[in-house]
Order: sequence, then structure tokens, then C-alpha cells
Amino acid sequence: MGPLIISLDVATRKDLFQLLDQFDANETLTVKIGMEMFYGEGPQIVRDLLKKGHHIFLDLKLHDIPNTVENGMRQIGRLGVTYTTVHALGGAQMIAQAKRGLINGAQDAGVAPARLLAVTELTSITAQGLRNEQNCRLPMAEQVVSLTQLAKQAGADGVITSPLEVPALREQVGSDFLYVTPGIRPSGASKDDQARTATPSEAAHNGSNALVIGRPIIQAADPVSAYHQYLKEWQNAER
Ligand SMILES: O=C(O)c1cc(=O)[nH]c(=O)n1[C@@H]1O[C@H](COP(=O)(O)O)[C@@H](O)[C@H]1O
Repeated sequence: MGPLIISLDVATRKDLFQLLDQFDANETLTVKIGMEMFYGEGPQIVRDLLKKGHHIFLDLKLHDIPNTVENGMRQIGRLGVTYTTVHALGGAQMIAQAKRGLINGAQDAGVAPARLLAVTELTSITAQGLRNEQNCRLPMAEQVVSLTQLAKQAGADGVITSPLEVPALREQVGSDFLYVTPGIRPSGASKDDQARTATPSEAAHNGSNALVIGRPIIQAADPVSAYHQYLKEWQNAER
């Protein structure tokens, strides 16, 4: 069973440590740093969190021409994070070069290479949006399977997708690939801007390898107890 990744979607270093300092200092966490924090604070925040012993998912969702992505990934690879992201829609060549950049960056710095996760269809995209805005003629699950096959063949280590598609992915793409799932909401909670959601136990049951949870933890009255509640549900779910 993989980690429950806390998405630290806050604006400043001060907000981030105000949140993290509520956790027991001995508790090793896997935390996601996204564009809001990275654009505001830069790579130093990643280095500081690594020094504290946390595992980092640096989620910058690169999507550009292959050469630009490879060079960006070389910089990310030097940081020593555990996971990072590209958009699968950037294509096979872009994904392959992203992977090469990560490996070369890790070699430059003498650290382990990050696992490359390709975002399939964002969990905020509805079936209607896929059809009417992206003009995609495939149903959601087939489109996600197709992008996942592309990502796997191009050398990614896994995908980011909704937990709803994981059963089809395990069946059609295989279980030797990471399925990391955001869009997690406790039953009855607000979906916010998410569309394709599931509870932690549904995600576990569907075969997710790791969960990404942001607002239900960081906006809770007691983020530490919310985290432990979801962690317990994730760990104890029937698989
Ligand atoms: O790549 C991601 O992590 C991601 C992909 C996706 O399809 N959907 C998605 O929600 N995410 C991220 O997962 C986190 C979910 O946050 P909450 O909706 O607050 O739990 C956010 O930081 C998103 O950027």
C-alpha cells in the first residue's frame, strides 16, 4: 500500500509550516508541493522539506515541447523529490524525454530519480467537458486507458487519474504501474471543483496505489486528526 499524500496547497512558507508544525515531528509525511507554493517560494522550500525528512511529490505538470520539458525535468531531477508530473497529452516523445531529463538530473546530483507520473484527464474534467470542450470521441474511461498506455510505453512510472478509472486501468494496462489518485472526498462532502471523485476506501477498493488529498485535510478544523482519519480509512479498506 502506498502513501496518503497531503497536498500542501497554500500560498506561503509561513502557511505551510503553520500547517506542518501541527504534526508530530517524528511523523514522516509524503507531501505534495504544487505550483502555488513553488512559484511563490521556489525550489528552496523543497530542499527545506527534504531536510526535515519528508518525501516530496513536486507537482508542476509540465506540458511543452520535448526539449523544453527534458531540460526542466533535469532541474527537477536534481532536487531529490520522490514523484513529479507531466501531462500525458504532451505526447510520447515529451514523456520519454521528461524521463531522461529526470534520470540525468538525479545522476548530476547523486540522488535517486523521481518517479514520473503522467496526468491523464484531470479529475475536474466531466464526461461532458471531454466531449464538448476537448472534442474527444472516446468515453472517459477509454480516453484515460489510452493516455495511460501511451504514458507506460513512453517510460512513465505511473499516472494520475481519478480512482473511478483504476479498475479499467488495472485490467487493461496492468498492475505493474502506479495509479495515483486525487479527487478524494469523504462521502457527503463538497466536491469543490472536482468532478470524478471517490472516498478513500472506494479508491483503495478500486486499486489506487496512493491517494492525494488537499482541502479535506488542510482546510479541516483539525488537519492532523483529519489526516489520521483518512489514513486509517485508506489503510483499513477492503482491497
Ligand atoms: O496532479 C495532480 O496532483 C492532480 C491531478 C488531477 O487530475 N486532479 C487533481 O486534483 N490534482 C491535484 O490534487 C490536489 C487535489 O486537491 P483537493 O481537491 O483539495 O483534495 C490538487 O493539488 C490538484 O492540483
